[in-house]
Amino acid sequence: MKFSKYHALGNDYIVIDPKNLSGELSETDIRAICNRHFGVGSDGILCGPNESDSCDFSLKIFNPDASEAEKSGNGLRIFSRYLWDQSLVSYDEFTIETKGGVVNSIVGKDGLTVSVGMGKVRFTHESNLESEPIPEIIKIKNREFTYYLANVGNPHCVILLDDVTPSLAKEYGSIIENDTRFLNRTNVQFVKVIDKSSIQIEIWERGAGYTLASGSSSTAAASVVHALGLCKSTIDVHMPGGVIGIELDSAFFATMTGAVRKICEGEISSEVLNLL
Ligand SMILES: N[C@@H](CCC[C@H](N)C(=O)O)C(=O)O
Repeated sequence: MKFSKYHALGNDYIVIDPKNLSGELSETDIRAICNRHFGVGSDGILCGPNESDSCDFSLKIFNPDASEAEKSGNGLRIFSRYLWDQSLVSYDEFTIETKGGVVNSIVGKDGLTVSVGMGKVRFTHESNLESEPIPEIIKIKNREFTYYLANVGNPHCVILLDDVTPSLAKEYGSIIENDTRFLNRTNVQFVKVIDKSSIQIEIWERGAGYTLASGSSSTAAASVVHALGLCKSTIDVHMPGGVIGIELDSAFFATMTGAVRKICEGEISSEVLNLL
């Protein structure tokens, strides 16, 4: 099975073109391919391009636990770069259909930078409701966190703190992800406001765990801090893997811009698919 691997600030994805598959990817295949010891290793699989009635392309996004994600900001930027590498797009804007809505994408700077219009950010987990960000409390072990819901197509739980560390995300992320109040689980961001135009985040991704960067997480976190009046509408989001720029319009339509790099391409051995 042919694959290409890319990363966006250390958030790595394997792209598999369905034309190279004899059928659907099974859950076992997805887990095995993403496994960092027994497979190629990645934060997820992008299965596309698929045909779309409404857009130029459509894309399926899988987490390493084999769940399907509605959207992935970095995944969409990587997939856009893949389309550009395959000469399926040029420097003109194009559209991609996902389970979490339509995105507009534009590749720049020789494929090294990609911008994606992520759509409208909402402050609930129901993607069709309008709401201001509402503070809620969650108690875990010895700690109480105030969180805000956001939906970028996929669900997010944004927690503002004075200080954020990888160990905080690793200690509390999974418990919050799987709390029963989040019906479809949740991605989690621990956010520190640095100044009016920059924030720092640590991320726990639904179905993937601790990651070095996340585009939809950056979008959710930037939207919450802007809606609360803590930051302006143009925000640099600092993550362990690097910086993503988020721009929000007055209706909370978000545009995300950042780097994408190709790692390699190759063939996944059938032995990998039979291992796990
Ligand atoms: N890394 C992604 C988010 C991928 C999907 C997420 N794990 C989910 O299940 O919603 C990004 O860059 O947005």
